[in-house]
Amino acid sequence: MTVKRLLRNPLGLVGSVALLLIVLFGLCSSFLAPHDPNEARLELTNAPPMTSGYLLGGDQSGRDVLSRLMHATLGTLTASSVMLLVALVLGVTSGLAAGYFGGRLDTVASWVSNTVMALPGLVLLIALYSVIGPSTLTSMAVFGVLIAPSYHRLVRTLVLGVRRELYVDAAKVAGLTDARIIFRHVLRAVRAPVVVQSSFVLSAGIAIQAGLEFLGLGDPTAPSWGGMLQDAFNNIYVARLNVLWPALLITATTLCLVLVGNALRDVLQTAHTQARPLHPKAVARLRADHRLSAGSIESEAAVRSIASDSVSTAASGSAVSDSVSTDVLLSVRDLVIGYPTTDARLKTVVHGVSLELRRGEVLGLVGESGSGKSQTAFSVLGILPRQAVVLGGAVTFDGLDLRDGKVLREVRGKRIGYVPQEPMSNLDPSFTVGAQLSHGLRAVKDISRAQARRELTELLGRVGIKDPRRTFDAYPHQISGGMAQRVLIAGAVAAEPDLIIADEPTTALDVTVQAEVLDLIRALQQERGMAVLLVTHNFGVVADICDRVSVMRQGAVVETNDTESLFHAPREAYTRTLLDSMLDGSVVREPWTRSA
Ligand SMILES: Nc1ncnc2c1ncn2[C@@H]1O[C@H](COP(=O)(O)OP(=O)(O)OP(=O)(O)O)[C@@H](O)[C@H]1O
Repeated sequence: MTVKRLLRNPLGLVGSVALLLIVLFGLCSSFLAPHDPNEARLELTNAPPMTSGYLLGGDQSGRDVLSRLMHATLGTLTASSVMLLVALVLGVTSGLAAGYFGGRLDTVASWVSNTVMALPGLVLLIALYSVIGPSTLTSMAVFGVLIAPSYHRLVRTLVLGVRRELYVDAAKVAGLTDARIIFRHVLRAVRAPVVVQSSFVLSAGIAIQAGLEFLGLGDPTAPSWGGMLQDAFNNIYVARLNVLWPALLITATTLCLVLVGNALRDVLQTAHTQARPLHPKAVARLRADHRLSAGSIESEAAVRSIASDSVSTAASGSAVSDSVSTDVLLSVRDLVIGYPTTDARLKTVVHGVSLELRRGEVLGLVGESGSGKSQTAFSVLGILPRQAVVLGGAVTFDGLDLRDGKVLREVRGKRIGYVPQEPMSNLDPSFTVGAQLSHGLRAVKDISRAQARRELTELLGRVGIKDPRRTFDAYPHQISGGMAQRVLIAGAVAAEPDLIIADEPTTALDVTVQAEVLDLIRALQQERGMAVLLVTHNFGVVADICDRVSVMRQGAVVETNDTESLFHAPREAYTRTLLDSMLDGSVVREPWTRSA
């Protein structure tokens, strides 16, 4: 797959094909080279190219240039591969171990790596010549040792990131040995950057090797690019062309490796992030294609046809009434969102979603994982990932068109607040809670620092924080997850917005704190008359605080109903199935028994 995508990249294709030809040129030397590379014939001395039987002529010692070039290519590639192998074995192994196990091992490995890195590589190789003698293979193996710290550092840093991933913890809990976790999970995460780095290291290795040979520090009995370059250089006034061939091969090989390295980086990066943001022209083309294939995306019929998949939708109440009532605060109509795939197509993940949220109302957006709840909420807030393409639809807030970036910036944070899912990762660890809240509030409200502090401390008390002053001056790591969520709720309501969008606000919290946070949202909503769009996959949360519910499935709304009717008499079979599966085993307060 990666190879396929590499070959689809024009630079990757050119680089790979040229590199393959160079490798074949070297590999075929033993049976395709027309002559013995060291056989000298007097009549061939400085013979020009195309001399009969000698395509590239002879050098100053009467040896066949083509045969020497072929053997030199094999020698160079072999020595560089040895260098790469040594660097990979030492650097990657030590980086994996240091990053994964940490502690004393990491300290020692880092110390050794830093010391090796501080050595002047080229000078050391020249000095070592007197000890190891004229062996290019040994010199390059030593160079491999010198370059290993670059792999060590890269891999260690990557492993430090991966080590904290939940799937690594899960593998540990599942009883996998450290060796299996490293080879199965950690190595997978680091291999792409290592492959990319290897192409650059190989390119540098070839240049260094040629440099050493040019200085006369290679094996004089074996043909080499650098050695051939030196010979030809000494003889440049007699046979100028002989400089060209090794120089061409050195340049072409290093250039191809850099091209392949760059292309690989693009390919692997794209694979990692699924797809990069599209060029505006490509977006326009995809929008046009989408319209053609889906008919008018404004039409209910089109929405239904996209979303159908055994679910009867709009007729059952998923669609918004056509008569837009005046107390509608937020209206999402026929929203279609897609993501570019790696083969430049578009995968739609939201298929014509329509919602209406009245002033002071709590609307739950519920559905299984991946049904498009967050994408819908993000499109209202204008925080969809960069790659996302909004293919159609309208989002209006109090009559204002939120597709207009200027309008969106004016209302976001001021009239629309946002409570995110992960409280801790949404607070910057380098600033105090108070600094972050004040910064947000003062960006939308023209008040002094002191006034902001007063208002926010009062608000922190209101959201149930016991010691608001201390919390105001605390750093995020000094407060608990539940407190952090309260802080974010305070931040969202501080500017007294008309609408709060809460994306799974209780998922990251433990059960008792969840109930408190839900009660807080409901209390604040009633106190301030705000509307709330609550994204959740939990019917318990819906039962607790929602007035109405929209159920989503596979990017489409399948049913919108008031909470009580949805629980007692869901219109759609899918809603019933979802209710059964989600209520099974979970404690849900019946909507009619919740505290107001
Ligand atoms: N950056 C992205 N690139 C490609 N596809 C994406 C991206 N972000 C989301 N999607 C896809 O969009 C679909 C809807 O995702 P969304 O996050 O809205 O689901 P959700 O209903 O909120 O699920 P969850 O409850 O698990 O968060 C999913 O299929 C997801 O794979």
